[in-house]
Amino acid sequence: MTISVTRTDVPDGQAPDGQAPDCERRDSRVPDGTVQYINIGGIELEAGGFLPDVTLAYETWGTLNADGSNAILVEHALTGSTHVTRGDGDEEGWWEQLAGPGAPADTDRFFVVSINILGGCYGSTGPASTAPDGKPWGSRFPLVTLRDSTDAEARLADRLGISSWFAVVGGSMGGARALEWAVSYPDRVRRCGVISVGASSTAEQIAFAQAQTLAIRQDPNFNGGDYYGGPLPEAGLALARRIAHITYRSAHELDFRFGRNAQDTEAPLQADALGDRGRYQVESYLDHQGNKLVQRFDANSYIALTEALMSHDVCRGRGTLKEALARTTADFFIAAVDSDRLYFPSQSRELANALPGDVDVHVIEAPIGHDGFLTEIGQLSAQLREHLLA
Ligand SMILES: CC(=O)SCCNC(=O)CCNC(=O)[C@H](O)C(C)(C)COP(=O)(O)OP(=O)(O)OC[C@H]1O[C@@H](n2cnc3c(N)ncnc32)[C@H](O)[C@@H]1OP(=O)(O)O
Ligand SMILES: N[C@@H](CCO)C(=O)O
Repeated sequence: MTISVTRTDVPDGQAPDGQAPDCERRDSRVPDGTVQYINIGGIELEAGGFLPDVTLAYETWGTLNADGSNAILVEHALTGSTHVTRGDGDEEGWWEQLAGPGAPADTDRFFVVSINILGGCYGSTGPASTAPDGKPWGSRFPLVTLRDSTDAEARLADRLGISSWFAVVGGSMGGARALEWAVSYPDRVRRCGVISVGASSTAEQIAFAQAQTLAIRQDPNFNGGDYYGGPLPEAGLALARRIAHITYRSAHELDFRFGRNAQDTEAPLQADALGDRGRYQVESYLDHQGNKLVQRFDANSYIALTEALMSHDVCRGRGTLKEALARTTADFFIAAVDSDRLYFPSQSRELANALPGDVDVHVIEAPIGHDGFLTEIGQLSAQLREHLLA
């Protein structure tokens, strides 16, 4: 799926394809896995400022029951979209085996919802969206925190008729959003799945994130964030993705997969007359990852969401971790990838230990690192089926 960076240019409160944006309940005629849009009004932001006429994009699968009690919210990670799984015959989603008939999030039983995060570029209001003056928000897009996102999502839930989620679940930034939901809205989350993320972003996670945002900001095409209609800061975004992707994979995997091998016939140790040299395989791999993201993601959104993730701290304004988590009433499922070097399993254990009750950390065994929460979906599905969605 290729996403244009101008895709979020949704006229305020209107769906780009003419669908009614403010339906009160899911229209049963809308096929599963179709992007829908809802205008939730303006939002006062945690860090100050006001975002008017916010649109949230979402997809649903299954049917909401009469009392609205069978809904599961699946929260996507940093560059994810609403497309968790395929709908009626369309393309694969990013957690394909998680939801569907007979899947852990069984759509014969549950109503599954996925919402594009505030600030994103998969249909929700973000930096590429049109501001009230008719121009893209660009550099004027305010800092949105994960709490702002969950507040916005709570309004969407109201509009869909969901007063309390059967479960909220996500990995990485999706897990941070799920946790924030359980802490901000304890009476609206009955079960909570927090995968591959801790209770707050650590100094190291913030440091990796800063390097990524600076890579974009220092691209000559960035223009302070007002690049729409001109050349895009693709080199900066691709560099940001390279930095991020290294943190998403383990040293062991990179070494095992690529070693010191040359890419195809390219010879890294030989320069030609122009001084160019060939690439190591791992360089080519990172070039590919960077260039691929550029085809589907907006650089300003990347900064907005990275900074939202930097803001992740369930303790902010709520005392100690134990005090903050004492507000929750949900049953928790916590999981971590054993080889994750970005969100260490120890951070998941710290979270589990601070939660009320006796909470285990489920281990996802994967040699590749953080991205294991996306690639080891079979393993994760079995754990979710048994421990969160039974
Ligand atoms: C389209 C959407 O809607 S995306 C939105 C939802 N997506 C998400 O939420 C998650 C984003 N996705 C990801 O982070 C990743 O795709 C993951 C983690 C799921 C992929 O993990 P893996 O399956 O392990 O893929 P891996 O890291 O091995 O990358 C494979 C790619 O590298 C390429 N590659 C491998 N070796 C090399 C090399 N030496 N040189 C160049 N490219 C290489 C492969 O050809 C493949 O390319 P493709 O993805 O274009 O087919
Ligand atoms: N690779 C994933 C994981 C980030 O945590 C993404 O791009 O969203």
